[in-house]
Amino acid sequence: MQPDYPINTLSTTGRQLKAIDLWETAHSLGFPAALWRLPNQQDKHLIVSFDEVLPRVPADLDELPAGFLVSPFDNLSSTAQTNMSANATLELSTSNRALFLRADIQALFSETNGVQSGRVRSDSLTANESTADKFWQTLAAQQNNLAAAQAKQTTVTSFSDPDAQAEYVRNVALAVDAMKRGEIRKVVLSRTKRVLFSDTPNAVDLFDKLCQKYPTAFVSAVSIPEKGQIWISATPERLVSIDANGIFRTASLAGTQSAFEPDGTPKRPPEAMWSQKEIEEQALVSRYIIECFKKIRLREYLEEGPKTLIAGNLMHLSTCFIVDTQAVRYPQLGTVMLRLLHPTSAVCGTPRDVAFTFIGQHETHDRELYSGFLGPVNINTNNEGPESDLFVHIRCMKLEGRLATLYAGAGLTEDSVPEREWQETEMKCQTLLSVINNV
Ligand SMILES: C=C(O[C@H]1C=CC=C(C(=O)O)[C@@H]1O)C(=O)O
Repeated sequence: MQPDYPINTLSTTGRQLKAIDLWETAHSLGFPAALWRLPNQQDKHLIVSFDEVLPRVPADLDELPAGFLVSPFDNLSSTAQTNMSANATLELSTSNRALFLRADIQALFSETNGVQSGRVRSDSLTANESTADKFWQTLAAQQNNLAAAQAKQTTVTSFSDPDAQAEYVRNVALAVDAMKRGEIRKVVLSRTKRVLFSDTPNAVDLFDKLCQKYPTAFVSAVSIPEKGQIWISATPERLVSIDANGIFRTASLAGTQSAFEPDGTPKRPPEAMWSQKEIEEQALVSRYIIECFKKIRLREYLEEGPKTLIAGNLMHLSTCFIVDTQAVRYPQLGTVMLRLLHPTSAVCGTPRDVAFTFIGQHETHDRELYSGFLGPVNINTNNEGPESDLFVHIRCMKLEGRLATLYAGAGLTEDSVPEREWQETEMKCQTLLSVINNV
């Protein structure tokens, strides 16, 4: 890895280099890029990969170099052997379905007291140097035009889909029947909503607006040119994190209500009232996580919660699970838990495989990257050691030119009321729609 350069030394126009410059240059060359901001942080990160077709890899945090991982929902690992002690390796079948954006160019944008700064590096060890040269030359040639791309104004129109609500409600009723018959405990059914922009929207602008509006979310924009897609999200749900000190974190998130009273005043989280159905729905996610710990005989975890958590326009119940991987001598815990956890009961259901089949039989859309997982892997921001932060890919949309497809699901139990579950998915769509409608 070359040394870091301050971003202003790379500007050819006197204007400071911005995330949009790197993003648009990557786009024009057909290179994938990922832009993200971690929860409760200011720094924005961007990487560009020089792989026009992304490698499909197993989600192995111990093997992958620095980069950004994006997994589809349909990426199940089956357990070949589960009764292992905490310091033995668990054998899971590996599936090569996650897309990996290697950090050929890596940039960090910070802001302190309104002053923008940052640094950029390109990885000459892994990247083809002539490709890197081409990238910087293209950037220099384009920089003057990029300010114009940033200032684009767009309006949006919703597609009317008159059958969507009836179809969703019917499927929820079928799920409730299956749960009453005892075939499933919980299943998460999702739906889509499509909107059309008057002009191709600026993904970096949308990303910046989401960062501003949702400071506690993991906000990201991922451009995948081979699919002609950009995925944008502001997710509240952490799947697996390993920090520089080897601290592992995961969380169970479920149960949904508006964060506002009907008159528009914000609710106070400690005073939120949760129904029996929502408490059970979230407890099932926690139990699922604990079952995963049991499979590897890990008992030394800290459990905090459930607590009410604000996620933009919504509130959820959340429980955090923390493990010191050095103290328990389990350095591969992140990789092992990632494979065991996905897809959690927050996006699939219980029992997992029965719920997965039910989803495949009843949802008419392909979830693709919605309800998969995504995030930075082995990124060493301040030379403190590599960190990985993977989140469940919810509150997201897929952008294909001017068309945006939003995805939202609701966790169902036998006490679900179909119309209410539909309303819940409408509220979840609002997380992104409220920003889209104001670009
Ligand atoms: C599946 C989604 O949310 C999950 C996370 C939190 C609360 C949920 C719920 O209350 O149903 C879902 O399990 C989604 O936003 O599409």
